[in-house]
Amino acid sequence: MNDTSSGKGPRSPRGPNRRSGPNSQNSSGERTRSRSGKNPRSKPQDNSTKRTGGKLPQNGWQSRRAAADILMRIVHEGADMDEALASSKFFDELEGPDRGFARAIASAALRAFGRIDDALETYLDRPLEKIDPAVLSLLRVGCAQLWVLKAPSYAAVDATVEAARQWKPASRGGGMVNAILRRAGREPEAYESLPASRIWPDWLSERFSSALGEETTQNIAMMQMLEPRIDLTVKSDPEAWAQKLEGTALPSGSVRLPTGASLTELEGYVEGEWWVQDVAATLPAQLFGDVKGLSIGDLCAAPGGKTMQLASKGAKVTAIDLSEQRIEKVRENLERTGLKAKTQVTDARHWRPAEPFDAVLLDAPCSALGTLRRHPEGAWRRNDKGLDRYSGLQIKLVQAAYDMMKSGGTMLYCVCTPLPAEGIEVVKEAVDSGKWISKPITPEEVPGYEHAIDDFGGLLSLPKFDIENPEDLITSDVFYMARLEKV
Ligand SMILES: C[S@@+](CC[C@H](N)C(=O)[O-])C[C@H]1O[C@@H](n2cnc3c(N)ncnc32)[C@H](O)[C@@H]1O
Repeated sequence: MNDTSSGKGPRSPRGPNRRSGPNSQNSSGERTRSRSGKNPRSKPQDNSTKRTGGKLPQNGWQSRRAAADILMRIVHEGADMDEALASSKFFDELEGPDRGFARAIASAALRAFGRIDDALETYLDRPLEKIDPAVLSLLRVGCAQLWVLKAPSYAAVDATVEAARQWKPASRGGGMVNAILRRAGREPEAYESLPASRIWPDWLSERFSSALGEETTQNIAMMQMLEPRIDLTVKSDPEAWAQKLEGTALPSGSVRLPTGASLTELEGYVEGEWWVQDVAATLPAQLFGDVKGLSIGDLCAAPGGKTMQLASKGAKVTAIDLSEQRIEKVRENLERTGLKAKTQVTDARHWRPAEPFDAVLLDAPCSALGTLRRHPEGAWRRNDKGLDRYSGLQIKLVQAAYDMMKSGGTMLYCVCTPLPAEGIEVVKEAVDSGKWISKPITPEEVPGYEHAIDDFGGLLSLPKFDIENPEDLITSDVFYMARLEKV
């Protein structure tokens, strides 16, 4: 479940929620972090160039203005992406690929937000908050094109400068946008020399690195900067569907779509032959093995991706969720796909089935830090303390799962966050209680994620970054999962 506990969008540049920061001073007046030169923690180049380089549409200034407007609504007005898209008249005026392009630019700017701002500051003689919001927004979308999407400099700069000239609130800043973006194109080191983790507020990168180590932190940040792909789970025959939809069949059976696909127009949507589900999110249900005829409680089920996976493999699923509104989504999804499952709106901590389940899938509510690449503004809306409230709830839900199932039954525990406090530590506590034993995940069960299995037999779905061809990376949301057996 997404946590957006602390309110509005990424603060405008130097808000209190931002960095303690690169440019801030400690009590003795020293800079707390150096911004110049190569940072020893920085990873080698990320591979975003290879994903999008040279393939961006050569659209005009209108899509840049729309991207800046969308970004401004998110950053300065606290809108989320959907609200910003719906309220931007400049976005509304765009058609076809221009709409996708404007959205992609705004999204890239948000995915690398803190790192772009830190690099931008090195070009400026005043703090970012002293710049007009519309001008600043254009600078951010200009830099996102150059540095994140690796757009050719001539296209990105000219069209963004033109957007400044055409957009009244930014028109006085045209000269500045021109000068800064030309410099950004010439001197990308200002961005590239910063560690990938500067995309986040300081407290968050510190939280990641103290829990996961520096290398894993940088890897997660690098993955956030890549444009998330759309994966489908198909009822059957992924190879055939990959061919039909001109996508790629991933080793674990998902179909990865080419970017820009319009989902509802694709073959098989109306017939309910597939649903959208990130590849990592498909692994927990697969780890039950053969589920035909088993009764399975899906404890935090909405919108129902895992329910549908289990139902399509012949399990008798009860989909349980606290939220009536969200369980309605499960029903809609079941209806479209023609799959069957019982639905139950209730608090899984207290509800118990009439007959114990053979197995339980617990996709517990969590800090959702593993899906930030899809909602990058969330990093700037959370706070450090807000993250600590989940493990207590997760432990209670594990206890509830125990009470709902037969001895010898399997529970799959998963969360979409890499934080050990919500993952492996919850699972270790369950095993230490003597009520569960671990059933380690084996490499054969998780093609593409063999490297991601930990010593305890759980799995953290991070890609392997040190492979020779980064195009082979299976990027995905970051899920932790473990399999336990009720004693
Ligand atoms: C991460 S989402 C689940 C995603 C889902 N399993 C899927 O694959 O589509 C977490 C869900 O947990 C539900 N939830 C939170 N607390 C709950 C509780 N105490 N009992 C039941 N559901 C709960 C939320 O309403 C939310 O829909």
